[in-house]
Amino acid sequence: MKIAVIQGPNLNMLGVREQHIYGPMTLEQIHEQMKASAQQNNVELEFFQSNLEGEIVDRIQESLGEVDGIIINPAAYSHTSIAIKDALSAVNLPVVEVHISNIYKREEFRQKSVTAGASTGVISGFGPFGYHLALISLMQIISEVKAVQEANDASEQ
Ligand SMILES: COc1ccc(C[C@@H]2C(=O)[C@@H](O)[C@H](O)C[C@]2(O)C(=O)O)cc1
Repeated sequence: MKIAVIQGPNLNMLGVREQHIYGPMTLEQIHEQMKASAQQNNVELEFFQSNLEGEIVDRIQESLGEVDGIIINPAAYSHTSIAIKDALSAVNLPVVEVHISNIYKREEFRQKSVTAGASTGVISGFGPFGYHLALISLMQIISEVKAVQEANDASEQ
């Protein structure tokens, strides 16, 4: 099983800026924790972070046929990017959207995620642990998808 982990703008500043809101963990530390969990479950992770909307769209498109699912924190683009939403819909993969903060407790402009409409599920407000929750939930979803595909293949033989 292979999962793409896609991180949006400013997440490269985690643990450096606004620690009072998002905590002291850096993105690299979060990814290291995810790697350890993934390794225990024979899952391969591919990490990507960009501050540019088009690069995120490109990475999502490249995921087609390359990974089994996507964990994405579109960051500020969650609230604005039809392009990222459309790219997620186009690849039609299992997607878990993560937000470190609880976007529903924050400013009104953060309480609507347009990209959530193309995601299987959303995890918000659990801090960096949300990425662990995303990993275990996406592993489960992908396993279920594969089981259905195998059953369908068997019934067609
Ligand atoms: C260190 O800079 C930041 C800035 C914002 C966040 C939070 C994420 C965003 O980029 C926000 O625009 C969005 O509203 C919430 C966010 O996606 C999150 O809670 O993970 C994380 C690290």
